[in-house]
Amino acid sequence: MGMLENGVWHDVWYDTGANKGHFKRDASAFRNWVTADGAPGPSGQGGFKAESGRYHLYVSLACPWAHRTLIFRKLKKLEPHVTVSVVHPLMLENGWEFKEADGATADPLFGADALWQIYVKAKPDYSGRVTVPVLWDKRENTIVSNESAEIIRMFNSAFDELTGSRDDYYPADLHGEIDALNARIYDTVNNGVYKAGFATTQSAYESAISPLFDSLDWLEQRLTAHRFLAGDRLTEADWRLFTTLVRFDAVYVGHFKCNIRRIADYPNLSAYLRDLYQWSGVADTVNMEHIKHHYYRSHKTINPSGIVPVGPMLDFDRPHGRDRLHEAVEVTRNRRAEAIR
Ligand SMILES: N[C@@H](CCC(=O)N[C@@H](CS)C(=O)NCC(=O)O)C(=O)O
Repeated sequence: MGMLENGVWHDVWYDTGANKGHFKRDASAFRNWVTADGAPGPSGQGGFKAESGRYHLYVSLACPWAHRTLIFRKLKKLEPHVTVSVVHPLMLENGWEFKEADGATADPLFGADALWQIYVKAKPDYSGRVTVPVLWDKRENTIVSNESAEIIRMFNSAFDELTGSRDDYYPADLHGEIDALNARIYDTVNNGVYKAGFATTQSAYESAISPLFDSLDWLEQRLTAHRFLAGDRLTEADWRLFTTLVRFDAVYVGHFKCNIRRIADYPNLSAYLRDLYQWSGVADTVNMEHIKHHYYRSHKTINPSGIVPVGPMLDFDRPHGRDRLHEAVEVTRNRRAEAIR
């Protein structure tokens, strides 16, 4: 693991010493938007029009942030339009690397050995972390965005004319609710597991654990009456939570010490996780080998032996029974309608 300083790669771990043992995630640097007509998006420069074959996505199958973008590429029928390559699951002294081994791919665009070389192509004097996902523009030879939250928003709508997919995971009438869900879930769950796992003092670790489990308890409650987080519609907020939940029992419980409860101990959350996992096409985006090998073998400060645990035995294909909540909503609606008549 390392970072670039003025375009030069250095092998350094996170500097938690500067923050009393707390892990602080840096803001992503490339913040342009692909839009339907190439007009500028909410940040960055314009000129990135949605076109078939123009964009390339660099992902790790281990990474929960990159995983979001793969799910949206699948759900929004973007596979024929946006090409993808997969970095090797081990992230060691050269950071993310390209290798035709263990289910990873070579870099099809430049034959690069490591992802930092792609960052330097976009910005020769780049300083900062070299993260996945990266959305690359093959025409302008630059990085459009390395912020997963924004890449999924682009995928949600910018290419709709090309793909014909009108499924909307960020519908206008739910913006407020989705934004509020995302804010809490990002801070305490998606990033919360990292704050716990990368903490280097007891107090920094403990200060991440309580908000994380408070949020999981709150989510468990919320999923009693509704199939999805924002009610009976599946939204972006669900997919953002999913990529953390699917890694939780296999990695975050042990490796990141998030072990007060497992997702398996929450009846609603675990059934909800299976519901999302079984959603058409989604299981294809989940690679447990890459997930487990990446975390347990890349973070030598946390797991020096690099031994990958054999368990837990997970079965995300078991029936989830969550569709009955839809039926329950329908019954209530019909009853109300009858009462009014
Ligand atoms: N805010 C970014 C975070 C991406 C991120 O941190 N990715 C991790 C992998 S899970 C990474 O590439 N880390 C490398 C590093 O920090 O050096 C996003 O959501 O796109």
